[in-house]
Amino acid sequence: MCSLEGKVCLVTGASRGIGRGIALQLTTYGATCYITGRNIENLKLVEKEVKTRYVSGKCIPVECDHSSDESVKQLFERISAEQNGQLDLLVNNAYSAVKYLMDNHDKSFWDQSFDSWDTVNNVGLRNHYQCAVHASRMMIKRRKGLIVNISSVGGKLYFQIPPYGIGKAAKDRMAKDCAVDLAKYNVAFISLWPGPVRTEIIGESLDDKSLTEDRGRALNWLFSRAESPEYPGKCIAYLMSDKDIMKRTGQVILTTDIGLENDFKDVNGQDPLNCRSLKFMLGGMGMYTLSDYIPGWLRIPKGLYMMILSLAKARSPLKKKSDYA
Ligand SMILES: NC(=O)c1ccc[n+]([C@@H]2O[C@H](COP(=O)([O-])OP(=O)(O)OC[C@H]3O[C@@H](n4cnc5c(N)ncnc54)[C@H](O)[C@@H]3O)[C@@H](O)[C@H]2O)c1
Repeated sequence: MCSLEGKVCLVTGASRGIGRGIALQLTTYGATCYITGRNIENLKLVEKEVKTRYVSGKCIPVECDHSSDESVKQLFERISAEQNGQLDLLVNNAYSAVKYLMDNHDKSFWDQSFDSWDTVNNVGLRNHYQCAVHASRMMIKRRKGLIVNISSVGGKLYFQIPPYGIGKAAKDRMAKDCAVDLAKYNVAFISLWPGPVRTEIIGESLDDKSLTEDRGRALNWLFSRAESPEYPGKCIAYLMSDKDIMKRTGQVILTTDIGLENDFKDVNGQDPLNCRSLKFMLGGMGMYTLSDYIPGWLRIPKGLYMMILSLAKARSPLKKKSDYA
């Protein structure tokens, strides 16, 4: 069991989804957690939820639009002033494109507005770099800290639309390269890949009656053994408590691998399906029946998994075969 008592954390984009789940877990482990979003009322609901759980940590809601450089600068100035320069964890999570991706997944990139790049990668990538710069300036002074980018398998594999994968690959590479500069200051930078996570928006999409049969089946399969939004938060709490975290800096880490290493379950008592499992990979390729017969514990070693992803043909589990040449 880890404890985050006395730790100061910042989770961006925490009014719903994975960011909210991470904040709920970090405070459960005792952290003081700054949470951001554009709507202070929604953030206050998260703060209220934390209070009703009677945990030792607390949330501090801060209205911040992560597409505004000035708003982001003020956020870090406030944390620095209130916490005497202490920031132990930054989670780069704010993301403004989930709905856009759901609505435009079936269009080729040239048929979408050029703005799609900014919709996906302004808050979802540029802002991550900007927050990393601000956080690093605080962390290197104290010679400790952890920065986590919330990324996904989309960093290696075609998923949704090209700007999505480009953004995720860049977030993975950001962790790898920034980790080099940060290493001598004992500050770690990691790219975390949750598996499918059943957030509020995903829940609504699964209920969408206009989904084609193929896409509905693919989505329902993907999210049938999904993580809860709090599971990535548990993983980050364990990463924070890892005394050897600098050995992992710069790496891509799968949430379910941290669960396996530390032998913990999701908040609903279940084990989410590991993306390295044969079961997951077959299902992801649309081989649902075969996947049903394979036990979930049969997993491919991580190195081989990454190699397979790099070599895999550009096929998204959410697109139809006829979408390709
Ligand atoms: N949901 C999944 O299955 C899944 C799986 C793997 C990785 N991810 C990644 O996790 C991250 C979060 O995804 P999610 O599913 O929780 O998304 P979400 O849309 O549910 O939540 C995104 C959060 O960012 C906030 N936000 C958006 N624009 C903002 C802005 N301009 N300023 C401040 N806050 C802003 C939203 O208010 C919300 O709190 C994304 O990078 C996503 O790709 C998601």
